[in-house]
Amino acid sequence: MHTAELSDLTVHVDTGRWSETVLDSVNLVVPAGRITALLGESGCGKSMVAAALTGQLPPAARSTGDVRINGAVVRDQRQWRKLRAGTIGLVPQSGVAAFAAERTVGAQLRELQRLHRGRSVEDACEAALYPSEVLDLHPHQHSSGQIQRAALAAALLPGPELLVVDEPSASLDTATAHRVWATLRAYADTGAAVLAITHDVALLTETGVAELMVFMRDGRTIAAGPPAEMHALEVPYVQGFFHPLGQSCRSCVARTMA
Ligand SMILES: Nc1ncnc2c1ncn2[C@@H]1O[C@H](COP(=O)(O)OP(=O)(O)OP(=O)(O)O)[C@@H](O)[C@H]1O
Repeated sequence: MHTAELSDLTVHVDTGRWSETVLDSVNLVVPAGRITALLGESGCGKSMVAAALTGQLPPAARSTGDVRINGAVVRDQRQWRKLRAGTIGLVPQSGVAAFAAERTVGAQLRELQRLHRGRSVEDACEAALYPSEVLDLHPHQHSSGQIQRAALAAALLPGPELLVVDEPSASLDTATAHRVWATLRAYADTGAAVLAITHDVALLTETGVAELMVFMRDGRTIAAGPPAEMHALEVPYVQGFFHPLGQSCRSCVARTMA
């Protein structure tokens, strides 16, 4: 049994002005004690997978197929609310969305600590590399890198069994990005299932931090497996992530710079 699983999940969004199939028969497992990296071109449905795994699909979405958490199919919002209160955590792509706008980040983190009585705010902030000197600021007063790390601290406080992080290092310098991924690694090593959406294949390859990679294209999962297996896969779309500058492009750049 995996901590989280999508089985044949299709999600259709009909906004009234346009309609689109954003996930198309997606099968995905997120095992305990592992980091699963979810990759794919912009707009292919990665954040929609994060929303599906945390019961936060947009109101205009209609879905078929199953989402399982710890083996049980989750069917309604009452179940999702209960799961979001401790079992599952999401660090959204925009960290500011993890907080209420009108209260300081520190007050909201302290409330989470009171509710869950697990990790302390200081410990969660240190793990998330969130600088405690900005705790008394409101969410919108943070830089995007700061609020992203605050959102990670907030997600760590309840100690979720499933942690979904949407581009955890997108706004960070390389050294801080490596440290944030080390935190995710340490968290997975406690037995948690971590699904991390990222574009940073170079970092994944360099650090070997993720055990599994899943590639998406046009709302579908098209390849999944250990990084070495994915690296060797002769699928041009997948190869494009490992070698973002193809041979011909490199010579274009060389010509441009000459
Ligand atoms: N709230 C929403 N309502 C309707 N459609 C949406 C909503 N959010 C996203 N979509 C659509 O779902 C599709 C997948 O979007 P998604 O955000 O999952 O892409 P992504 O792979 O995470 O992209 P990126 O790497 O740019 O963040 C897109 O076509 C997008 O227009």
